[in-house]
Parts: sequence; C-alpha cells; structure tokens
Amino acid sequence: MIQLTVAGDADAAARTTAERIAAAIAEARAERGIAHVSLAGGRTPGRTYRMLARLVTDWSGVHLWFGDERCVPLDDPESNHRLVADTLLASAARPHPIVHAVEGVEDDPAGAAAAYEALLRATVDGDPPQLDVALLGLGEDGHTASLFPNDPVLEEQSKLCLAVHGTKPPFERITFTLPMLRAARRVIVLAEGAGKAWAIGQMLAGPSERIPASLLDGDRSEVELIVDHTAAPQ
Ligand SMILES: O=C1O[C@H](COP(=O)(O)O)[C@@H](O)[C@H](O)[C@H]1O
Repeated sequence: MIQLTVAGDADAAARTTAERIAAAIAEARAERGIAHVSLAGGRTPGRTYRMLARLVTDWSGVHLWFGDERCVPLDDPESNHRLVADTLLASAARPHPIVHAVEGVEDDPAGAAAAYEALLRATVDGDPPQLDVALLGLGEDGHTASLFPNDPVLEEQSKLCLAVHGTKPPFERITFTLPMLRAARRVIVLAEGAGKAWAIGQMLAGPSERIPASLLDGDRSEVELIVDHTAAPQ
C-alpha cells in the first residue's frame, strides 16, 4: 500500500523525509549494527540531504547507495553522486558514511550496472539484497529512479541494476530495477511542486506501467509518498 503524507510546504516535506531516513538508519543500526540507504538524484532531494546531514551525527556503519545514476563523470553537475557530495557529504559529520558510487558509469554503463549489482549482492544481506530505506523521486511523467514509462525494463524479474536509455536528459543511465526496490524494508518517494500533482494522482490510482512509481509496492516494503501541499492531489 502507498501511504500519502502531505506536508505544509517544500521545507516541511524535506524535513519529514530527512527525519524518516534518520529514524530508519537509527533503527537498522540498533537492530543489525549497519544501515543500507539508497538515495535519489534530480532537483528535489538536495534540501533533504542538507537536513539529514544535520540530523545524523554518527555515520558509522551507514552505507549509501544510488537508486539511479546518470552516465556522466561522478563530479559532473548532472551526476547524482555530485548532488550527494555537494549537499549531504559537504556538511556530514566525520567519519563520513561509506558511499558506493557507480564507478565507470560514463564509460561502460552495462558493465558499471553489472559491477554495482555484484557489489550490492556482496555487501547487503538478503536475496534480493534488502536495503533499510530507499529514497526515490518522482518525475512529472511518473518515472522514478531511472525507470521510465512503459520501458521493457519494468518487466525485469532477476537483474537488480541495469543500464537504460531514458526519455529525460542525460539519456544514458543506470537504475535499480523493481525487484531491487521492492525488496527494501521501506521506500520513500519525495515529490514537490504543482507540476508533480498529475503523476502523484496517477501513482495513487493503482499500478500501471505508464506510471513506474505506481509499481513500487512490494511484499516486504512500506511505500510512503511525501509531498508538499502544492503537489497534493485535490
Ligand atoms: O532524473 C531523475 O529524475 C528523478 C526526479 O527528479 P526531479 O528533478 O524531478 O526531482 C530523480 O528521482 C532521479 O533520481 C533522477 O536521476
């Protein structure tokens, strides 16, 4: 089931999201001594990452992953890794969390995706590996991570990480697949702004390959959709 949380404004949505992630990290570390978190890119989550850096004062045992990455160098302004470096890591307490960048993604996307999947399988417990929390965004077209509407990759059953050609620049990307995302203990989708209201309404209307974010609901995952009031369905 997808649970909707409507916050008063973008700042409150970011704060709620950062608090949820910090709580999931604390819970995972208390129970297992380690926390695996995947992060999103794009324009929306930077404010959340700055807040998260203030909320979490001890990053030991915390592993950060990327739910998707654009096939550009890791320091490119379009890189999701660069976003996390400039926001979360720029102000996070030291020692920093362990950050699993998608190495080599700009040269060999398919090879980088396969290597990232192997690293996930070797590092995170479970089959599929079970993240403690996966933070995702939502595009105006309903895409999430780099799972785009009606892409055949939405049918993937066994691979956890794949190279894709998206419909939003930069077009070459790698993405977690639905089996990887659905296995997470908790999934949070953060969306802001009136431009996302249509996609949010569609996401809540029921599963459809036209809206990949509507397919996140898994057996083991709780999905929470956190939006500001301008993005809330009327
Ligand atoms: O391209 C991407 O888009 C989505 C949504 O981004 P936003 O700019 O609308 O917030 C994002 O979640 C994904 O990680 C990113 O690569």
